[in-house]
Amino acid sequence: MSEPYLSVRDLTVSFQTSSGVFTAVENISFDLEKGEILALVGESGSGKSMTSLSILRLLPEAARMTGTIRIDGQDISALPRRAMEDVRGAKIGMIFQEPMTSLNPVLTIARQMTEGLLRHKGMKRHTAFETARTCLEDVGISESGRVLAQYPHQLSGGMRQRVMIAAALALRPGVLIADEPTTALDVTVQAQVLDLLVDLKSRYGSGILLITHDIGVVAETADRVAVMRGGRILETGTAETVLGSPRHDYTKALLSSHLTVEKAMRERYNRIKAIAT
Ligand SMILES: Nc1ncnc2c1ncn2[C@@H]1O[C@H](COP(=O)(O)OP(=O)(O)OP(=O)(O)O)[C@@H](O)[C@H]1O
Repeated sequence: MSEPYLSVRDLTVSFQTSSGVFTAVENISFDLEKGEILALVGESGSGKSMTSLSILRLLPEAARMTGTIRIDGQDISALPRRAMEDVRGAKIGMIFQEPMTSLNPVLTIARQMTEGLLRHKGMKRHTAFETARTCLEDVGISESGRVLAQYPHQLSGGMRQRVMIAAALALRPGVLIADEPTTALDVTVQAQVLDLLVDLKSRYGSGILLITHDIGVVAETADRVAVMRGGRILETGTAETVLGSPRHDYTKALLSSHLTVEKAMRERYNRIKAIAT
């Protein structure tokens, strides 16, 4: 059997604090295949972001990481900084809660979207520009020409989020890490962005690691779920199994605190059924 696109084995992240060693992530393992959404769900402080930062090799200086992370057959756990810069962007894309943290305020959208294409894909400027335009259209931005000429602050929050997704996907990464991608958006835009992620997963074939505290978001999007608490993975399985018959009390509590999960699941399976028939 071929190896999964992303494989995380025995990942542990710890910090030396004044009161001793604090373990933020404890011995977790999971796989992500291309074309699937794996949701890491858990409350604040459960270790979700430290897990994604480990995969990106962007942990804070003070953190100590052990374990193995393999992407596309390559062990990246100890890659030198320069080599890792090539893996980031080309093989792992990332989108964050607040697009302004990853969009450069003084560059036009065209400049920031073409930069990665010029650097990682070796495209000519004109081809990179046309690719950026197509990607913007793929994320539902019809006035791509106008948006390419604009600066991030000239766009609405929802538009910025779409631009960030387009910029990440333009490089066709095997894995897209989406850390609370919709938390800062209002409910309507949130639903649109989630639908977009599900659609893009199929169209671009990237695997998506979705980091969220919101079990409703999981129900809307995930193929598989890993529930995190206190740095550990409590349970993992298909979305249907984990959300439909949770084994752990903590998962049950997460579910019961979210009244719309059942509705979201129902709507989602109705949509899948509608597509299948
Ligand atoms: N530099 C640091 N030094 C010590 N502890 C840290 C440091 N950075 C993070 N932590 C701790 O690591 C733990 C896991 O944090 P992490 O950000 O991964 O949680 P999270 O599940 O992503 O939560 P949130 O949704 O709030 O971001 C937390 O208890 C946090 O306080």
